[in-house]
Amino acid sequence: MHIESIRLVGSGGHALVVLDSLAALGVPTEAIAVFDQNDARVGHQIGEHKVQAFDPANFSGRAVHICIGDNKARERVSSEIAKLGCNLQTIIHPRAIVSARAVIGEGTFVAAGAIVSAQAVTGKSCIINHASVVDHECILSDFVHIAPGATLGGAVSVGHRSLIGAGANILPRVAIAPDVTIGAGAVLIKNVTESAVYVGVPAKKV
Ligand SMILES: CC(=O)SCCNC(=O)CCNC(=O)[C@H](O)C(C)(C)COP(=O)(O)OP(=O)(O)OC[C@H]1O[C@@H](n2cnc3c(N)ncnc32)[C@H](O)[C@@H]1OP(=O)(O)O
Repeated sequence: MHIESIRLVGSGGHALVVLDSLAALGVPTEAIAVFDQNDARVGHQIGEHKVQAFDPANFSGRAVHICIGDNKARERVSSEIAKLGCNLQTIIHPRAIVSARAVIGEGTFVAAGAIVSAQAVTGKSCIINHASVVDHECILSDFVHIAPGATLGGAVSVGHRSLIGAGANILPRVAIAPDVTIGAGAVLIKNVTESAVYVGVPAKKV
């Protein structure tokens, strides 16, 4: 993957991970600029970058990646960015394993050690975090986050903005509604149709 230059929006912990991936991809520091809409973060240092104030005038036609872990916030910023005519840049760490027969949506981030298997499809601006597994034929909607170490069996579907917590396991063919949170370490064995939080083994609504 070749990235000529890129603007990142968001400067929290997830941005550190994205910067690490850009370094691993060989993107030079000077080709990267980091912005934040939160005034309290402007002027702070993140890695080798000083965080700049988000100014829409600077964004038109640029490659942009939204580095915000929270799914709702990432969706909100993403729709603002889209109106500015930016390209949402997909970033795949060189040590992620992505099947040639998987489809990765625009603006999605795939972290080191993640596996996206054959005929899996991710939506727009998803996060497939460290060492997670999105197995064959999974379908992720837009703004989904698969947290570190979570495993989705074959043909799982995950609705808009849902979070699969760290180390959770989703059994094959299970369907997850939009705006669901699956707690860290949960094992989800059947479909969930209600937007709610589910925890435990087997996972139950809380
Ligand atoms: C790189 C990164 O860091 S990516 C970030 C990835 N993030 C995650 O994986 C976080 C996932 N989030 C969780 O697991 C959270 O604990 C949630 C969303 C399930 C619940 O969070 P909250 O709504 O704040 O709930 P809260 O902490 O008040 O707990 C509510 C109850 O659920 C229990 N509970 C919370 N999380 C879990 C869990 N993962 N498994 C089992 N029980 C849990 C609590 O013990 C508590 O039980 P109680 O009422 O009997 O005391």
